[in-house]
Amino acid sequence: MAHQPPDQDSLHGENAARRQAITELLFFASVGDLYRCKKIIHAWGLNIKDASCCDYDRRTPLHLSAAEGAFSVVLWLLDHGAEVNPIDRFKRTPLEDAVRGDHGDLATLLIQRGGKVLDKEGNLVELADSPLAGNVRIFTDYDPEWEIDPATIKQTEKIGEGEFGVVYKANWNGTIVAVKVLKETGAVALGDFRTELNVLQKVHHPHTVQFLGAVTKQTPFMIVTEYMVGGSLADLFRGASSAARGQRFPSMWRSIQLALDMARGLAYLHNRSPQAVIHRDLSLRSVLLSTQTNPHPALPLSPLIPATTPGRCDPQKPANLMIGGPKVFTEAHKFICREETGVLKIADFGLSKSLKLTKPKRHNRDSATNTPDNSVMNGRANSTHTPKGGLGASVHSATEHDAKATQSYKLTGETGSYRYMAPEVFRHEPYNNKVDVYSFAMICFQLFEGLPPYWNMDPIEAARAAALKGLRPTWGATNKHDQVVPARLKRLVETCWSADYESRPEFVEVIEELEQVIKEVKMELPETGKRPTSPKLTPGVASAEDGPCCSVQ
Ligand SMILES: Nc1ncnc2c1ncn2[C@@H]1O[C@H](COP(=O)(O)OP(=O)(O)OP(=O)(O)O)[C@@H](O)[C@H]1O
Repeated sequence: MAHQPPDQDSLHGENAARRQAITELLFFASVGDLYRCKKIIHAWGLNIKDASCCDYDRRTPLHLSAAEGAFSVVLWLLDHGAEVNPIDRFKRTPLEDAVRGDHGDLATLLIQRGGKVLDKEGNLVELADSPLAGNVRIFTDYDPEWEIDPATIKQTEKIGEGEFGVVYKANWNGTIVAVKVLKETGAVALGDFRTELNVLQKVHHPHTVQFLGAVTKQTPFMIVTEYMVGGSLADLFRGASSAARGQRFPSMWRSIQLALDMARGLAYLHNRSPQAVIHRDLSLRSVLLSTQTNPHPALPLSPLIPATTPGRCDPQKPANLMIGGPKVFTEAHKFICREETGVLKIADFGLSKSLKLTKPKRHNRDSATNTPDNSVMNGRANSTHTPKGGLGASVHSATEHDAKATQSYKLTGETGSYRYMAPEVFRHEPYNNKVDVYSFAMICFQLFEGLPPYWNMDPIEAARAAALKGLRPTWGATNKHDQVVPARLKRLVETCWSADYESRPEFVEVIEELEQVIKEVKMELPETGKRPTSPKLTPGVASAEDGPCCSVQ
């Protein structure tokens, strides 16, 4: 369907030829052939800003490309000055066409460029203010059964803020929940939001934050999850270094329990089938606590945990602790039962990567795990996944957003990911799920040592030294809180931050080791200096699975 150059001698004359060129332009715009669109515009000197560049129904190239979901053509037209809200004979704008065509990404793009729709009175209005908003499906993988009516959410107080969202404590039909409200609808923010939504609706585990629903049919977009009273580990550390915030540093036993929770959540994510999840942005801010840990001694202690819930420990009723559990409680047991409760859960999945596993399970030690660890993603290239050696799973190609996220691994400065970032990511080399093992090691260092990794260095400088000079954090004889970090624990953490990612263990192995280590750790009252008489906890007295005192939600 090549165009004919202007022919002055044509029977129809130049005007008719020009009309023919516009018709062709409209056709190529609708089929998304940007190359031919550009050629026609150039050959005929067409001006896409010109109101006459349309058909008899006043349908412009932007209308047709938006209606058919031709993203590159829409983007090019907008970048070259096409009017964003031309109105056709049917009183439709390109945005309305995109919405009716179910092209969520295009609708978002048009909204970003000022796209509007016509209301009944013929006024241009925001899509969110139009009944059409209910038709937008920007979140194509999203199960609409999760949709929440925003009217049922009563925001109470702001509890945190990330790069793209503000997090509120809210009341949703009588339940206290956390609501992340998207601050903007730019492509990157929306990409993170979409990724987080898609991962959250699929992951269900005691150590991943529980998703309750989302608002996606109107702005502001929201994600609703369970409310984690203890906030993030970052909040815990901030609180521990400031008496006024009323928290104190966890005991060694408790820190190992938190590391176990984290490892269990990550083992689940890495071994999910058919789609494993790599978190890729683990830091103190992305792990949340279900209760506040260790109120400061200056503050009144919280009431005892009710004994009525099965599985919860009750110092008053030793037999309830667990079958075969200890009948005599030390001060430390009571303290831990009373104060060191609550689980840790993985959150903040905005940069996560879902990997489809295509090969049979890889056998790892004795346990079969279906992991993406042999699948390597390239931090530089466009969603390149290189299955290595045919041993394990291979990874299907990612979305464009995923590729961008991979390229621009999100860095959130001092409180963000730099200190926890795997060296191969910093060096923009191929990487795999072991980036999470490395970040886990850095978080563990902080948990056990009481200081951020490379605490005396600027975060970027630290990441650079770790990536380029092999620098790693150093342990003290005792930690910041005069606790002794068991040598076995240090060795485990060091293996997890190995320079060679193949040498880093799988999380199932980390769990096995932590379960052994925790058996050798005494329950001690943190920071009080009081050494409880609690003997070493012996296997059989307490299950390694649950610890001597069950972790309660
Ligand atoms: N479910 C929740 N319960 C309690 N507090 C939460 C919850 N989710 C988030 N928060 C708090 O809000 C803060 C901001 O959360 P957000 O998910 O935006 O993550 P972030 O990692 O801080 O930011 P970013 O999105 O830039 O990665 C958290 O650090 C935490 O203190």
